[in-house]
Amino acid sequence: MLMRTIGRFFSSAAVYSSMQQNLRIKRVSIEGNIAVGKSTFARLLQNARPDWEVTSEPISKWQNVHHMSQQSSSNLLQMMYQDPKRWSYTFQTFSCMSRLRTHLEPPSARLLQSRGTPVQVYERSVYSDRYIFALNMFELRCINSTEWAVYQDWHSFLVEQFGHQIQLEGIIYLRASPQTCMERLGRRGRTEEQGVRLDYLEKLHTRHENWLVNKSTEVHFEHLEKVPVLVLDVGVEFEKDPSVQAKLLTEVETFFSGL
Ligand SMILES: Nc1ncnc2c1ncn2[C@@H]1O[C@H](COP(=O)(O)OP(=O)(O)OP(=O)(O)O)[C@@H](O)[C@H]1O
Ligand SMILES: Nc1nc(=O)c2ncn([C@H]3C[C@H](O)[C@@H](CO)O3)c2[nH]1
Repeated sequence: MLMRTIGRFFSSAAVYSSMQQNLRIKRVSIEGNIAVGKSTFARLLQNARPDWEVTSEPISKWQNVHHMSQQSSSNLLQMMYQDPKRWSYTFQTFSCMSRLRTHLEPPSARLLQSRGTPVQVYERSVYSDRYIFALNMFELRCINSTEWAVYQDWHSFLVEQFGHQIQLEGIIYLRASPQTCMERLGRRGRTEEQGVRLDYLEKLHTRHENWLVNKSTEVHFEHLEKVPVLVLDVGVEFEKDPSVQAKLLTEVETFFSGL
């Protein structure tokens, strides 16, 4: 009896302490246009702060959707680019679910032992899934009104159900001109993106500006309206320039310390 009571106390103390740690964690997403340099910046951040947890966008899952009970898979990213009217809704359900899974993963032990405030960084979020990509596909008529209503219904439900577990404390918006993104996209040469045109990147750029800078995009979650946004100009080359890297990292550290 005594052992059971002690056991119960310790297990609830462990849960409590883990909850406390979770409450201390700052969750931040890196947002920005296609090929602006999010992964590159995320790597830079992870190298500078190995104690933080930086999670990449789950693109390989989208390129390899496993068919249950068959030894095959589909490249949904390619299907979406090749036939957006047919596949955009399917793509957005899958991308959003995979982002949700990423946001819900428990923090690693390394993160919980972080010096200072533990920071969890995600490349994009369930919010850009909706307010950048899905909305854009709806406006391009690649998602129809019924699909859009269905997407918004389950998206709002999930965000409300998971509450603080998927709330962000900050957003880092990497900004460069659509022309710069187009050049970087071309240089990277990802097969699926070969048909991406400048006007698509221009539309996505405007969506980012409206959501994160002008605040003219209607969002449906109170916490999201108040999230602080750090805008970083990454039009400059930073991959091989340590002084630009140091300046960007200082801006990020200052931003995080104020969250
Ligand atoms: N500041 C920079 N200056 C010059 N080239 C850059 C810069 N940042 C990234 N690049 C290059 O641009 C290309 C795209 O970068 P990256 O893959 O990091 O973009 P991304 O934003 O993560 O793309 P996606 O939207 O597809 O996830 C890469 O070839 C990378 O080496
Ligand atoms: N339609 C659509 N919806 C999304 O939520 C989304 N997220 C990312 N992408 C595309 C951009 C890059 O090509 C590639 C990697 O970022 O995947 C998306 N495309």
